[in-house]
Order: sequence, then structure tokens, then C-alpha cells
Amino acid sequence: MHTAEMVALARSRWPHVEIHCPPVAEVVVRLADDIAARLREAIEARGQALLCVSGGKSPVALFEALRALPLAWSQLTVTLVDERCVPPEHPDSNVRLVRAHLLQGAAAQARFVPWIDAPTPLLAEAAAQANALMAALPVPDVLVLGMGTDGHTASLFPHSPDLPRALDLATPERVCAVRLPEPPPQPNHPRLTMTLAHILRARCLVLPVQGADKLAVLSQAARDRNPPGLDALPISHILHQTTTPVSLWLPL
Ligand SMILES: O=C1O[C@H](COP(=O)(O)O)[C@@H](O)[C@H](O)[C@H]1O
Repeated sequence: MHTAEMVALARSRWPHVEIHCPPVAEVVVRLADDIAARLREAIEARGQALLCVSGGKSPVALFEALRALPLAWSQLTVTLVDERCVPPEHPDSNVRLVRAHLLQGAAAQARFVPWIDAPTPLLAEAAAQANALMAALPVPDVLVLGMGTDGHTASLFPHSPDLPRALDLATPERVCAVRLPEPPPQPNHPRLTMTLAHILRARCLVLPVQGADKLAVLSQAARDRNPPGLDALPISHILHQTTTPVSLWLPL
């Protein structure tokens, strides 16, 4: 599917979603500017802001563009949307990713709340710790999501035995332990994910999607029934809902 077709489908299926279609070469800069503007507004309104970020490969360029922008970094708290249950120095750790690519230069003044700091983390304990950490933070001002080619977002993986619990809007949990489905996605580590209930408390969700394989998955999500059931692609639970503003970035 071409991006223009996906944009038309997204506009008809998700009229409540704000859709941005910058040229591919400009998407990182435009998205970083947009996030920085939202964070500045939050700081102006409340004296502080909370930014929650996803892991994976896609956010690296975004982090590097964002960290170079003028922001009152010392008034910003940064935390995660999901994490792999590995020590913080592990190459697959999202803590490591954020420290290496976002919290550099002026951005190092931001307060960072990593979910895992133990050298040999245990999944249930790490989830309990992350829950307590998130309970002590305010509502996220900007929450940056990603999407995998299996339709997962955050670490809400299709067919995980923990998906029903993580999607339960009545759960008091902010973070949930996630065992991976079979066959396991890579990297093959159990995860921690922000629950859907807590993701939807954010003031704004930002979702960049790029690449033919991901567009095909997104078009499948657009065809999922509404409201989505437990068998829907996890990303459908973000895009079909109408209570939390979503900003979808589909570069042309
Ligand atoms: O495993 C993950 O994958 C998704 C997408 O990652 P990407 O490498 O395709 O950008 C990411 O959003 C999620 O946070 C992460 O755990």
C-alpha cells in the first residue's frame, strides 16, 4: 500500500486522529519540533512536563533531533513506555537506548526515571518497581509510541498470555509484566509494558509509522472491528479509541 492510500484510509477510518504527512526527509525534524512544542506548552502550564518514550530502532533519529532543541530540560522528566527485562547496560535495554541517544548534551539535565536498575532483574519484581515509579509521576504530557510489524505497540504483543491483562481498562496497574508469545518476537526477552489504561491517560499520544511493511499492518488495523476485541491488533486499541488525542505521522 502507498502512503497516500493509507492516509486516505486513516482519515476515513480514524477521523478523530490528527494525521501529519511531511516529506520523508523532513519527518524526524518536524516530529521533534512538534514534540518539543507540546513539552514547552506543558512546562509553561504546569512548570514541568513528563515525556514517555518507546524503544526499538525507529526512535534513535528522533531522540537525536529532540535532544538538540531548545527546551527547559531541567523541568522535564523522561521515562519509558516499555522495557525489556535485561540489565540497564544490556544492548537491548531501553534505559541504555534513552541514555545513549536522548539524554546527551543539554538534554542530560532532564530527570530520567528508568524502570530497571538491577543487574539481574526478575520480571515480577521489575514490574512492581516500575508500577511504583509510575504511580509517583504525573500524567504523561507526551507519550511516543511505535509499532512493530506484528501490530504490537508498547509491549502489547498479539497472542501474549498477558495481553488481556495489559488491555484491561479497569486495571489499577500502570505497568504490567509481559511474557512473549510463541514464536517469540526478537529480541527475545520478557517485557514490561505500560498498560493500555495508563497509556490512555496521557495528554497526547504520538505515533510515527514508516515503511511498506508497517503500512500494510496499519491498513489491517484500519479494518479491525470497532471497538477492537482481544483478537484485534494491539495498535487498533490506540487508533480506534476517541478519548485520548493521537497524532499519527505518516511521511510521504
Ligand atoms: O520491540 C519494540 O518494537 C516497537 C517497534 O520498534 P522498531 O524497532 O520497529 O522501531 C517499539 O515501538 C517497542 O517499544 C519495542 O519494544
